[in-house]
Amino acid sequence: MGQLEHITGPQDLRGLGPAELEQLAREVRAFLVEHVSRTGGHLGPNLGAVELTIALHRVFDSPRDTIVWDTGHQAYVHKLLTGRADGFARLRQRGGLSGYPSRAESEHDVVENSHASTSLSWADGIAKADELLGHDDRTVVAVIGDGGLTGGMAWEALNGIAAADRPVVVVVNDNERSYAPTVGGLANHLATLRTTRGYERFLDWGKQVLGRTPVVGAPVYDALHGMKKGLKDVVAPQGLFEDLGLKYVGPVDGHDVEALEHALARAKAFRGPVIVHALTRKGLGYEPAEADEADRFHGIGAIDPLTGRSLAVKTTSWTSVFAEELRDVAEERPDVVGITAAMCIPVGLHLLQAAHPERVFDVGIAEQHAVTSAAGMAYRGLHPVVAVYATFLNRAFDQLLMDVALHRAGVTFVLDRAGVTGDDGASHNGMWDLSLLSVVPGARVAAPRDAVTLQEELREALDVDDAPTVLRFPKGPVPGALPALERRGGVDVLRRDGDEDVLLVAVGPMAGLCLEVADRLADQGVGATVVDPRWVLPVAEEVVALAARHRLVVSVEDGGRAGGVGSVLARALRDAGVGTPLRDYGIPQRFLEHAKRAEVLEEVGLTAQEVSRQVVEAVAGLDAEPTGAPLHD
Ligand SMILES: Cc1ncc(C[n+]2csc(CCOP(=O)(O)OP(=O)(O)O)c2C)c(N)n1
Ligand SMILES: CC(=O)[C@@H](O)[C@H](O)COP(=O)(O)O
Ligand SMILES: [Mg+2]
Repeated sequence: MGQLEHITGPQDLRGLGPAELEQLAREVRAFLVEHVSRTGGHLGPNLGAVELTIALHRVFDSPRDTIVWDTGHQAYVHKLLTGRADGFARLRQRGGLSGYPSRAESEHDVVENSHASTSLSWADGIAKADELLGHDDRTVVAVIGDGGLTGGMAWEALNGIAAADRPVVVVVNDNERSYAPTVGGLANHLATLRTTRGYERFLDWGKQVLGRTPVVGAPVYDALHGMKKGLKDVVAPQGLFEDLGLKYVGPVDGHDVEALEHALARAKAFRGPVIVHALTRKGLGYEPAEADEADRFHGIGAIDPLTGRSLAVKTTSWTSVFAEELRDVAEERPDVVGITAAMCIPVGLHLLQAAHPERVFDVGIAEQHAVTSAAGMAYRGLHPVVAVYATFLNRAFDQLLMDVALHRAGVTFVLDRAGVTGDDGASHNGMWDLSLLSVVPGARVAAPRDAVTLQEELREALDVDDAPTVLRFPKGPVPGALPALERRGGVDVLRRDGDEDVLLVAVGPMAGLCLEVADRLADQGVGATVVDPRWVLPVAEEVVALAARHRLVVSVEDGGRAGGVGSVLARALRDAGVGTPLRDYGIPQRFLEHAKRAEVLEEVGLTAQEVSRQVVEAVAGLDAEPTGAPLHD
């Protein structure tokens, strides 16, 4: 008889015996493979969190006890056990289940953003509030991966949690990987804790000889557990965590529900700060994921569930163009090095790493450190390329401003997933980088429109050694070549209709959209000039000069309107005394619900049809009011 179909919430887990729990775990794995192979998503991380999530929801009483998921990508099992199995048919799709926790979906969900290493701070804050509000019967649990634990915020929080006496349980889901194997001293320390063989052998003996037969019961087992603790102290070095003041429980087999429940129950009973170190395997139970050397099916698109083979149509991605060009440039530029925050392959540093492993540095999920260490490298004469997803640069803004820009350091940032990403929800859209970068003195930002301009602009960026340079491009396939008619003052003119009605200023990949808008305008008898500034910040003088010769300026960017290129262009026109009205199109200042990129772009009006409709209206307005009252604030 099926178990999963009867789980409507954590309460339904509590009456299950060992055999039923094993059956439930099997069904959950089968469910994950069946659904995520169709929708895409984080299959590997969730296959590794099956037993851990079952045990968590049996020991703790969510939502009275609070379970916070770090990064949130491994919360599918949590969603299944909290009554959302039906939603998985539309996982990560518009109107369907989010790929991350969502308060709108469930009272069991707390943290919705997908930015790593925040869960301990959430837990610390919740525990402080519980203490002040007299909720002394609750426990706060943070589930953080070994990768998430390499993030600086996690240690800021641990510093406080360890010194207080509040019931915070930190569960380290240690599968030894972020995407790739987790790096650094912390990973080595976790490995030390993991591989204290004597301790583990003792554990195995304890489990086999004593088992959990009723005869033995808790007291004897607890006495032996005390022995284990003693043994661990002998065979395992005093842990980093205990040195901080946290009780350490583990390492525990993260796929043994009973062992997990025992460890979690001890942690819960402790009523203080405690770490439970669970050993798990990413992708467990699905052979194609377990065999995936790259990242254990960390995040996949649709696949053939039988073989694990991707069903995606092979295309050339922006990332692959960058990866190849950087590798090629590096042959000519021995000063060029790459820095990644635990995402070497996803951000395209893997080809450089393969050619020159000593010139690519993985700092773990530590973007702030990545940026400031890059300033250090530039200080010594290297030219670092910090490759991150655009949304993750947010957390390293101060380092970019105060360590790179203030010191006029020649560091190049390559922001992948810039603009609307879609599936991963609000926190993954690369929609804030242009606004943030527009206030950084000296920063120069390029937005390539195709492969050729990416290659050119990357090389131009690497030639700047006294200021931060930035390239930004979206997720997905690179468009076909969009050649220029001419280049004036660094600005590429892509189309010129003669009569200069409308100047369309395209930011990066919006060039294709702007050319389509120009076609639609021409059908309405409106002439357009389409330009790609290439280096979009600061605004080029040529763009201001062109604006002065047109009746209307329209800027289109796949980035936030607030403070984006359009805003900066409007200010530049005002400062230059150019009265041409401007309409700026971009992403509105709100969080975007998860959906496909094209669906989100349509929803926010970033389509050729909508932009051209509005521009035709605006030009008609100009004809009606020759004074050309400003169309846009
Ligand atoms: C600040 C930040 N940087 C990068 C990422 C991209 N990212 C998502 S999951 C992940 C790896 C997380 O590793 P871990 O915490 O060990 O979880 P696991 O996937 O192994 O379960 C990374 C780097 C992110 N979500 N947040
Ligand atoms: C949580 C996580 O892994 C994110 O970094 C995201 O899933 C990346 O997705 P893509 O690499 O498919 O853009
Ligand atoms: Mg991990």
